[in-house]
Amino acid sequence: MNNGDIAFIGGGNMARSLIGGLVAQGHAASAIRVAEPVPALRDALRADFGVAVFESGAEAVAGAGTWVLATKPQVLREVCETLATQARMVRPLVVSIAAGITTTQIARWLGDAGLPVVRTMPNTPALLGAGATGLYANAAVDATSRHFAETLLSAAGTTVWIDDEARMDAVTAVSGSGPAYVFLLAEAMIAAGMEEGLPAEAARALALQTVLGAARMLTESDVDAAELRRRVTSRGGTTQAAIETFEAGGFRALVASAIHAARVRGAALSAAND
Ligand SMILES: NC(=O)C1=CN([C@@H]2O[C@H](COP(=O)(O)OP(=O)(O)OC[C@H]3O[C@@H](n4cnc5c(N)ncnc54)[C@H](O)[C@@H]3O)[C@@H](O)[C@H]2O)C=CC1
Ligand SMILES: O=C(O)[C@@H]1CCC=N1
Repeated sequence: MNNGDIAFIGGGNMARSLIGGLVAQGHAASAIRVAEPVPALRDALRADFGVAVFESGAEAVAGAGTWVLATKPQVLREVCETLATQARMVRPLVVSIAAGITTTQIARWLGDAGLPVVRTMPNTPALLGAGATGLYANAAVDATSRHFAETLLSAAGTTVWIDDEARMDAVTAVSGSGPAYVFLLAEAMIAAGMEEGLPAEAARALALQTVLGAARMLTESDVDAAELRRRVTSRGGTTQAAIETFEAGGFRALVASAIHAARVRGAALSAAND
């Protein structure tokens, strides 16, 4: 990798997932610098991954050619404004993982509208190298930096470039938040299995392996989701009874409404924190 050290601003859940992916891929831990105000999180990052940890962003970015903004959107403006003097001197490649916040906002808050900013939206399976990340590069990002950002996020799993930044909120709604939808389904299947009389451990083991097996079938075969569903659904059988219940309850419309709400919330985060 080029661009020298990588500084993460914020060492919370998502940064941990990305750092875990980078280190697992063989990226030098000594070249990863993390700013995190919570001492216990700093200690855990140092102990688990061997990365350099700092209390403040100003210390972490010193000497780093790539800055990964990994705080909550609500504090990002303040974080950027604190680093603006260093940003104007260093002109780093800025990579943001914050939901909603635009590349224009980030460059403006860092005091240089011409800064190269790659807005990304990863997800937590990054911790296992099984993440999905959407990326958008502003016009100041050159081919080398674009490639570097892609390499950085590839350590977390698959990457998809998005040409129109307005669509990044839809990426957030589908894949950024998406693992939570699958976890919710798993929770509901386990609870329902127990209500139908299964012991808790059996309900859990059966539901979790079903999610894993179905995900592998979706990704490892050329058959699409609808056809895979049809192949489980015997005419007049048990699956048909369940699917008809889902459809009658408005399952598809509910999923569409939930994803729409997440997309709208992403855009609102941008406006509310400007
Ligand atoms: N959790 C997820 O599944 C995903 C989160 N994201 C985005 O990642 C970002 C972080 O989210 P999480 O990791 O879930 O939150 P988190 O709360 O676990 O991590 C944020 C970290 O930033 C630290 N922090 C606060 N102020 C700081 C400052 N001034 N300097 C340095 N660090 C500071 C906090 O102590 C905290 O540990 C958000 O912008 C979110 O939109 C993106 C994709 C998925
Ligand atoms: O819930 C959130 O706002 C963040 C962004 C995507 C996943 N978690």
